Amino acid sequence: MLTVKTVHAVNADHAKGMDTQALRDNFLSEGLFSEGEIRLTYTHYDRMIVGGAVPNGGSLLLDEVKECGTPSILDRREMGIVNIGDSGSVSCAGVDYSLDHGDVLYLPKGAGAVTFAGQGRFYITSAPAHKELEAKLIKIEDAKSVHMGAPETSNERTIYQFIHPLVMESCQLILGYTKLHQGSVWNTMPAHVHDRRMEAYCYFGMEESTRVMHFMGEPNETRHMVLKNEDVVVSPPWSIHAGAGVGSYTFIWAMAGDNVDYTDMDFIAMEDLR
Ligand SMILES: O=C(O)C(=O)C[C@H](O)C(=O)CO
Ligand SMILES: [Zn+2]
Repeated sequence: MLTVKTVHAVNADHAKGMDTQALRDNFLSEGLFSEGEIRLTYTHYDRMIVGGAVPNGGSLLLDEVKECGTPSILDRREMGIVNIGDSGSVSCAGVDYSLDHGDVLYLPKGAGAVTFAGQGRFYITSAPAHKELEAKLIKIEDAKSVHMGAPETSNERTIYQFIHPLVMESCQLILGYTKLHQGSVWNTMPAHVHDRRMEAYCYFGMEESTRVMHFMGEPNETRHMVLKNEDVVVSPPWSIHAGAGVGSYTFIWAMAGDNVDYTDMDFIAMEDLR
C-alpha cells in the first residue's frame, strides 16, 4: 500500500505566526514507517520526497507515484535509501542489493521500479535529476567521516557523508547521517542556514521515551518542535535546523537544491540567535 501526503512550501513571514500544531502540520512527517506500507511526503521544497518503506518480511513495490506525473518514480528522479532497520534488500533494474543497518543505496534517474523486501526499515529520499548515473551501495566504511564539536560544548559528533561528491556523483541529492557521541546532546550547533538548498532530517535510533527538541525558524525567530523516533522534519532554505536530545539519537540529513557543496553554509553567530 502506497500513501502520499503533499506539503507546500511556507514563507518565513507566515511560519513565524504559526502555533505548535501548524508548525507540526507544515514541517513534520510522523508515522512514515508503518509495517507493510510505503508512506511518502511529497514536498514543494526543491520537490524533495521523503518517506518510509517497511516490508515486514514481505515485499513492497514502488513504481508510479501520481504526484510525480511520470509512469515510474525514477523516470525523472534519483533516490537515496537508508536502511534504519534490520537487514533487508532493495531490487531495482534487475539487481538485488542487500542492505544491512546503516547502509545507503543510491538509485539513479531511469533505474525503474524499486522493490523493498526483508526486515529493513527503509528511509527514502528522492529529488528531480537531470542525468542518468550509476547505482551505488555504500557501506559506512566507504563513507567520508567528519568529526565535529567537542564534549565541553555537548555537541561532539561524527558526520558520515554517503551521497556526497567526495564519495560518489549524484545530480542534486546529498545525504548522510550524523551520530552523536556518548554524552553529547546537540546536533548541528553552531547553527547554520543554506538558502541554496532545502534539507530534511530523519531522527532515528531513539528509545521510545526519548525526545529531541528540534529547532527551526529564521535565526532571529527560532521555534521548536518536540520529535520522537523516526520523525522526519523538513527545513526550508531560510530555516536553521538543529536539535538537542534527552537520550541518544542519530539523524539522517538529506538535501537538494542549487548545488551539491556540503560546505556551502552560512553559520549563525550564537549572539545573533533569538
Ligand atoms: O551534525 C551536523 O552538524 C550535521 O550533520 C549538519 C547537517 O549535515 C547539515 O545541516 C548539513 O547542511
Ligand atoms: Zn544544513
